[in-house]
Amino acid sequence: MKTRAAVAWKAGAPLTIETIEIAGPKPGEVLVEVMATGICHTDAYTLSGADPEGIFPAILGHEGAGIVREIGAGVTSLKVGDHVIPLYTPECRQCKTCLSRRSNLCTAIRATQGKGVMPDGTSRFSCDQGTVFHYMGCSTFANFTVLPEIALAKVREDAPFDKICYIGCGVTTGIGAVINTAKVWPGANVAVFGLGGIGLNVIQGARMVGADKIIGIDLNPEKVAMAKKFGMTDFINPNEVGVDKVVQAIVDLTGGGADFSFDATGNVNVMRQALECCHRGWGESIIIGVAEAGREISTRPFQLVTGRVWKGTAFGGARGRTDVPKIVDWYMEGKIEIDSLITHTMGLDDINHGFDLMHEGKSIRSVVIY
Ligand SMILES: NC(=O)c1ccc[n+]([C@@H]2O[C@H](COP(=O)([O-])OP(=O)(O)OC[C@H]3O[C@@H](n4cnc5c(N)ncnc54)[C@H](O)[C@@H]3O)[C@@H](O)[C@H]2O)c1
Ligand SMILES: [Zn+2]
Ligand SMILES: [Zn+2]
Repeated sequence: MKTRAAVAWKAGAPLTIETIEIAGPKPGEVLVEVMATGICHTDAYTLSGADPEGIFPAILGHEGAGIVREIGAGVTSLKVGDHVIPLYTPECRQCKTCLSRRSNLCTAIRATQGKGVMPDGTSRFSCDQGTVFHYMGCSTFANFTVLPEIALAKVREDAPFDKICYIGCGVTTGIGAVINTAKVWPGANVAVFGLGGIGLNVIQGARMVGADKIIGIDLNPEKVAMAKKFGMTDFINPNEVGVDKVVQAIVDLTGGGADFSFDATGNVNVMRQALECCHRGWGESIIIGVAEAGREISTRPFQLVTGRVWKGTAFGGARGRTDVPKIVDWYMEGKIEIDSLITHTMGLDDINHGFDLMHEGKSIRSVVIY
């Protein structure tokens, strides 16, 4: 069959809207009609050419929500009509990592996903010019896409696609970093570096678990109002206090250092501040931001010798098929907020505008509605 899609032909070029061929699902696969998709920084990163693992031509997009339209042979956990959120971190429940229960980094389809193809080594997308590759195993910038069964979370049917698509990446990444990776405790003091789409979700996660002080750090004072609404109690602008005084400011505010800190900027110098503002003896710093290729983090080993802990998190440590439906429930029960984070919506034809808004810092999230 055919589908409309925004195709990334090469690095650095805008997406173009095309009608391309999509093959039906093979065994273990599912055809999904994508109803809505968010535009995330990771899409922009790959499109820019800075991602060493970027493959072109490809259909980007990894933050979607949709409906199952066809299932391949052997698919048992989903049926036609089910509402689903695609998972760039699948959950097979059988690989060493899934069985360990120690990490969400399922390895079942990692090798082929990284090459832009389905587990059998081929792509379901093609056009006159040849093969078009999948992206992060999701390719939600196509109206129809194919995913392995293990890369789909089944969610309740009364949840609106144009909001819950954001749970496919940003919401789960931020809230999951707090709950799954850091395990922030009630009464903890938390520092959040970067008040964008990820940082705001870290803040609402910290509020949800009952954190005491939630200190936001950002260069852009326009982020303050929204961050306060989500639970930020204190704000530090490095341009005002001085970049080299940020750590001390956090230590002063918290009476010794943050119990937990999060980097949601992707800047390796900020990551260092985030570690060093942690409380001696136990403070944990969680890296969420994705640094540019080739960048390295550094600190004095003494920082770790004296008990600070450096960690990272992918997809908020969430096991997608298990955790994503719960986060959708939290949204529907009003425990977390999504609506005000979706600052712009558009049709597929205007998807490049969504990228522009992100680069200009004007949007928190843009969502394409099919
Ligand atoms: N680990 C994961 O699973 C995962 C998933 C999605 C996104 N990410 C990454 O998370 C990061 C944040 O994403 P986002 O969508 O929130 O981005 P964003 O651009 O919306 O927000 C970044 C914020 O950081 C602020 N900032 C930039 N440099 C700063 C500095 N030096 N000091 C203080 N603040 C600074 C900006 O003003 C902005 O408000 C990105 O690197 C993204 O690639 C990681
Ligand atoms: Zn993302
Ligand atoms: Zn697995």
